[in-house]
Amino acid sequence: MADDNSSTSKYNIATELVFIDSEAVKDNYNAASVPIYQTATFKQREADGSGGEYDYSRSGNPTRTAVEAHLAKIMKAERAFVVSTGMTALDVILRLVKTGQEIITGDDLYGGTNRLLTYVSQYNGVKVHNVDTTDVVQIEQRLDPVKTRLVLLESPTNPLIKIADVRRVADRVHQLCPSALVVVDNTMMSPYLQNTLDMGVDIEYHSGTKYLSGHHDLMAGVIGCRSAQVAEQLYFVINSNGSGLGAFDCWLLLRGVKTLAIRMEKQQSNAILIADFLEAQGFRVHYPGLQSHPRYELHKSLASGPGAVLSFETGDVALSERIVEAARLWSISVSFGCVNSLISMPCKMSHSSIPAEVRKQRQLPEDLIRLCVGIEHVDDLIGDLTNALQKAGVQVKH
Ligand SMILES: Cc1ncc(COP(=O)(O)O)c(C=O)c1O
Ligand SMILES: N[C@@H](CCSC[C@H](N)C(=O)O)C(=O)O
Repeated sequence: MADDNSSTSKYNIATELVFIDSEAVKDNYNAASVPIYQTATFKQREADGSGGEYDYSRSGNPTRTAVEAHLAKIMKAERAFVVSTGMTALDVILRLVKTGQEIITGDDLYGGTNRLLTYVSQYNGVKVHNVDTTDVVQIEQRLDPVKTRLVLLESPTNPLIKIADVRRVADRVHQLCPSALVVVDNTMMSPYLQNTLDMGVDIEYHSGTKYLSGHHDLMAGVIGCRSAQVAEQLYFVINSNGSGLGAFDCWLLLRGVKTLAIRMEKQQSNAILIADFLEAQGFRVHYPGLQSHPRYELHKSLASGPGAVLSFETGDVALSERIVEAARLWSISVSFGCVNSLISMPCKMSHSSIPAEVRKQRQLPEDLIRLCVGIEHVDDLIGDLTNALQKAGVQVKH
């Protein structure tokens, strides 16, 4: 794809997150907080269809325009869109794939992503190849200059926190398969820690339900793209299927995005200490902030930090269950990116829609515990984990 991404950022990202460009929404009263345009339709002056910028909220809404313009700036995208959920974002992107075309993706993926890809392969005649995306050669082997339409990566992956060489994958795919689009689900890093459009990726998307909003009080999906042409195609789908985010959720998302930097910094600094604590207990910990992570250096070259999601193996499913259920501060919940800390067992929760035999074949450990670290005081988080481990029967090393 042509490199037509034009960066408009002038400040550090922490500043850009808070600074809302008032040019994006022409508000008559100069409101300091972008107004919520809670309206389905817009009155027109003329009957000939030549009217204003907005006619109907499915097609466009000023509150949505404001958050989309802000996110395009943050993601360094030619254009950004906000839709009803992260899965909707993927669904909109998948409309670019026609019957007979192919998708290459990972063998460690969020369960809902795997479910939607399975659906398109079963009902839409699209072939989906699941490979180890940490190995560029495996991707190259599946590339077909005629058939491959999308190469879809998570990095880090959910839940095994595997790292793909995003830059190299984008380079090789564009060299070998110029009509294919490289798509990255960047939910786990957020645009604060990782910018994949800058690495040559064509489309970056997020579950805005997670870090971008940060409080688990809304669901949203965010799509950013580098090319105006791809953006037009995506807009066509969003307008056609009515998946654009409602005004109130747009407002909540814009409100949440402003604090992304301080939330992520705190969540990440807590996560680093918690990963160290768990590793010191002898668990196998998956976290790119640990030097033991096989892609520690690569991740450092791609992102400005390791983030705040980690997973660890105990070696025993029943022990993992006891640990999870004994935690008090860590609530047993799916999702991540919220200011509160969460604990879960992916195989029984977020990834349970992946059939057991597929989980086994892809070596997803059934005993895996995933931690999504929040902004609480780290001593309390480690204290609560210590209690949970002890209650579950683990000898905690001090
Ligand atoms: C990595 C990742 N991508 C996408 C999604 C889908 O987002 P949503 O729940 O907002 O549809 C999730 C979780 O749900 C996720 O963990
Ligand atoms: N029941 C839901 C599970 C959502 S998991 C949410 C999140 N992505 C996570 O990884 O925790 C479903 O079936 O999708």
